[in-house]
Amino acid sequence: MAFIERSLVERMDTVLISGLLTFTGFWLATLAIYRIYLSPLSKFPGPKLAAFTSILHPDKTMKFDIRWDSPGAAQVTGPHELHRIRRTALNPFFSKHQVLLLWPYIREKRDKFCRRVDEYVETKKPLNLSKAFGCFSIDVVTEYAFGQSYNDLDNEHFFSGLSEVMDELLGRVHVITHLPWILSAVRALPEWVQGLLNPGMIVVRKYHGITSDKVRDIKEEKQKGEKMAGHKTILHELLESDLPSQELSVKRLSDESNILVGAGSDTIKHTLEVAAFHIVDNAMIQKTLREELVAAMPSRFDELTWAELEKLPYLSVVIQEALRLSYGISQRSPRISPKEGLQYKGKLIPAGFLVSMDAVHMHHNENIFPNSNEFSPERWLEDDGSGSKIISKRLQRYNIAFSRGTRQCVGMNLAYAELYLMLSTLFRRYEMQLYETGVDSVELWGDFFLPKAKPGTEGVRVLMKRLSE
Ligand code: HEM
Repeated sequence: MAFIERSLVERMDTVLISGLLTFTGFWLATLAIYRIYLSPLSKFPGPKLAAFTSILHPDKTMKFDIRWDSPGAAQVTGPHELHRIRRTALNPFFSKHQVLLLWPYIREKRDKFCRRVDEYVETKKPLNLSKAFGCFSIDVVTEYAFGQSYNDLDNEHFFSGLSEVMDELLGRVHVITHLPWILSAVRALPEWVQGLLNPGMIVVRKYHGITSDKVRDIKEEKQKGEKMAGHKTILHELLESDLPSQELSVKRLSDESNILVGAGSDTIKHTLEVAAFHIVDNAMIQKTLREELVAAMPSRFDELTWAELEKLPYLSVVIQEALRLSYGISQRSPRISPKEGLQYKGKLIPAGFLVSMDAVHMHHNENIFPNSNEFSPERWLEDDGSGSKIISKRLQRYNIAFSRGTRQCVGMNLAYAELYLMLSTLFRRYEMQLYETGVDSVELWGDFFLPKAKPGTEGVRVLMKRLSE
């Protein structure tokens, strides 16, 4: 009897599984036929596999991508009106004027960075510049957001827990982009289960806990009318804005702060490491930059204002070139085709479809940036007609490291301030030699939302010397 029951159950299992497989196969085949041959997008040129799915993207050379709308995409772009309200509240805190008010705090982090670097000058040990840049960027953005820095620059060997865990989590970003419900499902699980599935989640929760505490403190301080300690932060600015009350909950403000810290750290680190590697690797570029810096700051500890730094043409084009080869975000940035649709090469992209492109393909377009893999600051320089060199306005249109339009990077001014200050200081004060570092330490190997270098590379390592006066 037991034998008959078992064989019945086994047969039912087989029927169920084969039914499910047949249904899935039929559904996939119908979807493929519709998407490849019948849909409004089927007339657009490109690989058939890409027309069927954006998950298995077969052709990395595609410059333009029209995708099937998916909840994930909607989550990435966020509802437009809500984004506008949030962005309007954030904008004032990232104006040039506001960044200038906080310039002394950015300098303070730069000074700490130099004190730590001096330790490596003394010991003559190799310094991992990439990690040091990572700590600098996290300390600046946390100071900016919370008025209290994480002080990662104090960590021995420039270890940054947040940077490490973000790196690890980005390894799963493809799955979350295409199947975003997985993130919500994992978040709904008890914390200990999340920890078992991915220990990184525990570290992230720890950091999110610190953020929530900070938000609570600032909210309380404001409610009690207490005098603010330190400088005004983004959180103060948001609490004073006319955002609706649901936008000012501890949860919402903590989420906003976490986004800012995530967005304003690795991007800066990567741009700085790309710049540093190529400058040190190319004697001519280093010499030209150094000559400009020494002329502007004759003594090693001379300081220029941000406005003065921005007027240095060679430093400015070094930064443009570093932004070009660090890309900002390497993943395609999605935008939704508007109500009236979009015209592309005489064809209509219907309303509601996702249209996306990425900085990597734009920045390696050989018609715009010939020998695009080469780090060549000179490509950005053009004659202003009176014999002086200025940055090419034409080329700047194609630098989309900060993206464009209403979703353009909100932290662009802060980013420029950090890049100008750090690179001018580093190359005015120090002489560097690469230590067991090749271009693969900074070159794009894979797209993990942010550009990632080849696994196993350790970042830009250098031996440091102080420059004499
Ligand atoms: C070199 C440094 C940086 C680069 C290259 C960069 C690049 C970008 C890019 C490409 C976007 C995406 C825009 C899109 O969706 O198309 C973005 C968004 C954003 N960035 Fe940056 N970023 C940098 C630094 C910063 C800093 C320092 C902050 C501030 C703390 C910041 C905050 C943000 C925020 C909040 C967004 C979302 C904006 C929105 O959706 O309205 N970024 N950034």
